[in-house]
Amino acid sequence: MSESLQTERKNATFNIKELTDTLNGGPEETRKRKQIESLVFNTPAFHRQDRFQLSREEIYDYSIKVYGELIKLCKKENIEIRYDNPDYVRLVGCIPEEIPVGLHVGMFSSSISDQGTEEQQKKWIPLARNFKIFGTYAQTELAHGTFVRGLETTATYDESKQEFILNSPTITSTKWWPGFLGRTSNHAVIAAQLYTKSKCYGIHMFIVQLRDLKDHKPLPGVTIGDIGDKFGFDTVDNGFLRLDNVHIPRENMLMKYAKVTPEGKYLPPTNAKVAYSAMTLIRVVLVRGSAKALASASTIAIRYSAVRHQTETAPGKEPQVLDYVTQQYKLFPQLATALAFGFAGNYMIDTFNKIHSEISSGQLDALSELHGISSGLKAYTTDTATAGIEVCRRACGGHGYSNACGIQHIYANVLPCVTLEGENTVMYLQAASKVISTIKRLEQLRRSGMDQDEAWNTAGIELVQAAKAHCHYFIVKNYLRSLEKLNMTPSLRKVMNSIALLYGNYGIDENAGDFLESGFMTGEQLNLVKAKILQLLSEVRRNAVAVVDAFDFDDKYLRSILGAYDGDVYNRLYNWAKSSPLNKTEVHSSYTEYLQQLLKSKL
Ligand SMILES: CC/C=C\C/C=C\C/C=C\C/C=C\CC/C=C/C(=O)SCCNC(=O)CCNC(=O)[C@H](O)C(C)(C)COP(=O)(O)OP(=O)(O)OC[C@H]1O[C@@H](n2cnc3c(N)ncnc32)[C@H](O)[C@@H]1OP(=O)(O)O
Ligand SMILES: Cc1cc2nc3c(=O)[nH]c(=O)nc-3n(C[C@H](O)[C@H](O)[C@H](O)COP(=O)(O)OP(=O)(O)OC[C@H]3O[C@@H](n4cnc5c(N)ncnc54)[C@H](O)[C@@H]3O)c2cc1C
Repeated sequence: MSESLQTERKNATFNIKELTDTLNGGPEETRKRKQIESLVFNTPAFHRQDRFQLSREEIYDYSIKVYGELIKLCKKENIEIRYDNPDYVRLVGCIPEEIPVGLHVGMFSSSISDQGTEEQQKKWIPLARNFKIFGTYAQTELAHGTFVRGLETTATYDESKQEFILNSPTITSTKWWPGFLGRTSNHAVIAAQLYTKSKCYGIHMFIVQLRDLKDHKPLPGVTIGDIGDKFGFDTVDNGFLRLDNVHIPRENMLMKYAKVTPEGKYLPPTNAKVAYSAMTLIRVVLVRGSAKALASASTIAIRYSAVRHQTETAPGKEPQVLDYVTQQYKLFPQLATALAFGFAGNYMIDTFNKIHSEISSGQLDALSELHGISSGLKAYTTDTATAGIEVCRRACGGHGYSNACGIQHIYANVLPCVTLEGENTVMYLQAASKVISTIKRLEQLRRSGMDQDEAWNTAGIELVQAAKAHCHYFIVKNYLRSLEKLNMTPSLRKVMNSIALLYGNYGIDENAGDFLESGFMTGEQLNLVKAKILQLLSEVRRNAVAVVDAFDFDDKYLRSILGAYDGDVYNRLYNWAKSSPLNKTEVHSSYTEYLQQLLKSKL
């Protein structure tokens, strides 16, 4: 155990277990979480040591093995695989890989349970829940992702056969990006333009079987594969799919809201956007995912910064890099942001569950509000977390560039989330419409003679800025309100208040221009904010390691040599390097192949 970390933990002014329990929702929740997590951490299949030295195909193969192990574990422990089962969420939450079950449960199954009729749910949910089929959610196409109404895949109703015929009419209509589509899934919920009696009724969802359940071969009319290597999400076979006159029964259209009768008559839903429910769920999940990712990166960087000593500030005195104010200014706001986003994630999950149950009983009034806030917070938290994770990685200096750091794997898993589930710019624009000052701007542009679309586009930059400000304001307010409601000992509350104040003041300092421009603050007041930040950094310094310890991330989850709990960085780093495949022979074969000839040549 690193002496520096031991000292940090001894100097803490609060009880670490109390903070862990507070963040988990109480000691019983902590006990349940640790009990569930031990199932994963005690199963070697979930922790390949050479995971980051595998080829793309080996990594995919490993992810499928993990998929199978997870399902076996859930069956053995009688843990129902549902996104609304807390034990399942705890279990899958401690597996750092993005694994196939995410799409199968989080989008394929949830689409059917949210938008399928009772009969459809009775047929498909048991098949999905018992993994008799593997599903994904195929909406995005080669040429359209954001513009859902512009998707080109068609589902044309043939009343003589009471079937829908699905087609990819153009190259641009090829489904492109859906996760675990390329090699894994044998079914998909497919978004397609619905045609009946030669009229188009827009995007609806259809269950389509893609592969034979006996030999997994693509069915007739189905062309399917992986879209190739990409940045991050390397466990995921994001795929492409073309459909050529694929026939499905009428009953495969998800018809809880919109319907097509056997005679081909279209019965519209009360709100067409209920078809988009699966996206909203994942956006809500991504808010809490962002918090956890940033908390993981903060844990690694802060522990390492407590272990790392660098540069003499006095003869013979080489301080911990965590003692440099610049290092504190890099890392402590990330720690504060991770906590703030965690409370925002809890709010989002609670709000989603409340509105989701209303929607399930047919009350759709709050659908638009849920869409607005989930879109805005998804964009804001994934943007901010991605940037913050990179700040943490850079704060680790040279070793931050080694895969032994562990932060780059977190980054590679989070970065796609600024695009998937709704490109962030477009998502901000779904919350901006609620911000008064922006609407005044839009009215001004309209009065100048612009039409709505032109005015909206012209005001786009301000709309996004307004949405970011709105989300930031919401997160600060929710953070402070959440702390007020929590029971904490005075010593813990003091620490948590300092961190919350740091988050608020840091946000003002980072956006000082807006506060000046809007007249909310003067230059002098902003200087007071900067002074307050320095004071708060000093207050947080003493407890920073103890706060990240309270996140209670197992070393097997963090997968970081720099951020391991015991801080034994240098021995581990050296042994990790020696185990690199490139070092398995004293002399690499490239010597005899190439270098030796060079040495002998007369060049
Ligand atoms: C940080 C994470 C940590 C670790 C990472 C580890 C793992 C990752 C974890 C999970 C990820 C796993 C799987 C994810 C896989 C990804 C899946 C996908 O990406 S699925 C595809 C996602 N695609 C989109 O999101 C498309 C984005 N576009 C849209 O949503 C809409 O088209 C848009 C909102 C842009 C509106 O389109 P537009 O054509 O402009 O207008 P339209 O007429 O369609 O709608 C306007 C009208 O409808 C309302 N509305 C729109 N969407 C919704 C909705 N979802 N719910 C409710 N209402 C909606 C909108 O407000 C407007 O209403 P008004 O007319 O203003 O009243
Ligand atoms: C790792 C990963 C996994 C994915 N998994 C799935 C999946 O499982 N299922 C699925 O269906 N899809 C999936 N997707 C696709 C994803 O949902 C889309 O990529 C995403 O919705 C963005 O759409 P796009 O790619 O068309 O981007 P575009 O919309 O083309 O974005 C390009 C640029 O145009 C801008 N832009 C676009 N429209 C507007 C507008 N109206 N106003 C202002 N600016 C605009 C954007 O801000 C962006 O800067 C995945 C994507 C990734 C990267």
